[in-house]
Amino acid sequence: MADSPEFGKVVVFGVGLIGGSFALALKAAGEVGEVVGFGRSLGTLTQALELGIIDRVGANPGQEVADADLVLIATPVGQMPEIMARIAPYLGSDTVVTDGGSTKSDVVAAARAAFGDRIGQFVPAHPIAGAEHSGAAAARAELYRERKVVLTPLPENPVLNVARVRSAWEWCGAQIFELTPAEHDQVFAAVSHLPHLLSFALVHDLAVRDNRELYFTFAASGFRDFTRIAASHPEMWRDIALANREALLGELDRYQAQLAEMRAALAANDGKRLEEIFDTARTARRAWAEGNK
Ligand SMILES: NC(=O)c1ccc[n+]([C@@H]2O[C@H](COP(=O)([O-])OP(=O)(O)OC[C@H]3O[C@@H](n4cnc5c(N)ncnc54)[C@H](O)[C@@H]3O)[C@@H](O)[C@H]2O)c1
Ligand SMILES: O=C(O)C(=O)C[C@]1(C(=O)O)C=C[C@@H](O)C=C1
Repeated sequence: MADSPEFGKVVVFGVGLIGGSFALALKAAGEVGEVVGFGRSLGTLTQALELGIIDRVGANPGQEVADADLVLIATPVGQMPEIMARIAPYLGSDTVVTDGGSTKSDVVAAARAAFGDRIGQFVPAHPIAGAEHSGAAAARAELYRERKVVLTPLPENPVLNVARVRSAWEWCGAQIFELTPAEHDQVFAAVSHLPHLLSFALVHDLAVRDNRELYFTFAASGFRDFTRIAASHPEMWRDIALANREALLGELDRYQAQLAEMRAALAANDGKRLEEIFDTARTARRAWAEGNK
């Protein structure tokens, strides 16, 4: 632990799973002097205060960001444009703003619109760690330990600002990677956003059947593994799906083509083709799991 914390004051908008875990991790590392939280409801913020996630509930966003070292926006991505617009006029000249949103092109566009010629103070980020649980009570200091964080730095970002955000996530125990916002959104459409859509779709289809109880009674571990993420926050996933609509539509089309091929093989009793597909998928899944324990 350093003698004095790297970040004197951190302001978090959205003290839920992602924002709360970030605050707890920086506190556990001894690298933050004070955490000030803003939220949508006083109840959540009071809970965050009681859990020791934040030290104070913020009253005036403009005032709080003026002397903050770091501002993290960790609300659903649909809420970010308004928060950015609200704080932009008051940012201190040394304040660095970052976010934890699951999509990046829309967040960067909102940041450009809000921060204008101070866009260099905004360093976009996405922690690749999470859960189907949400809210301050779900936050934990270890969430980011040995997990990846993707930064999508902007050409306007001074090296020092990127270094500060990188350092904050490193104190949380994460490994840092860099992509462009477009690369980021393409990749996460395929490996995160599409799987969530599929999981919601499967459970929704069962949930609206009249005899759903029969199905849910016998659903077991395969169902549990496939559908854990269908318990995730609906508002958050609505915002992600809409924000990354183009890439997600492309991935849905690919997936539908894959399903169509499998349907055709099934209809034709083509066990050989089905087994080939299962085998390729199994090999890839096992290799991935081996490298991602
Ligand atoms: N949950 C995950 O697995 C995960 C992983 C990586 C990134 N993310 C991203 O992190 C962000 C937060 O997700 P989360 O899982 O922490 O959600 P969460 O629901 O746990 O927390 C979000 C918090 O933001 C607050 N909030 C909503 N609107 C607000 C506003 N206008 N002003 C201030 N506070 C507001 C909510 O009250 C809530 O406390 C999202 O952008 C999400 O895409 C989530
Ligand atoms: O573990 C989960 O429940 C998650 O959904 C985490 C997960 C993902 O892996 O897709 C979800 C959204 C993110 O932006 C990053 C991580």
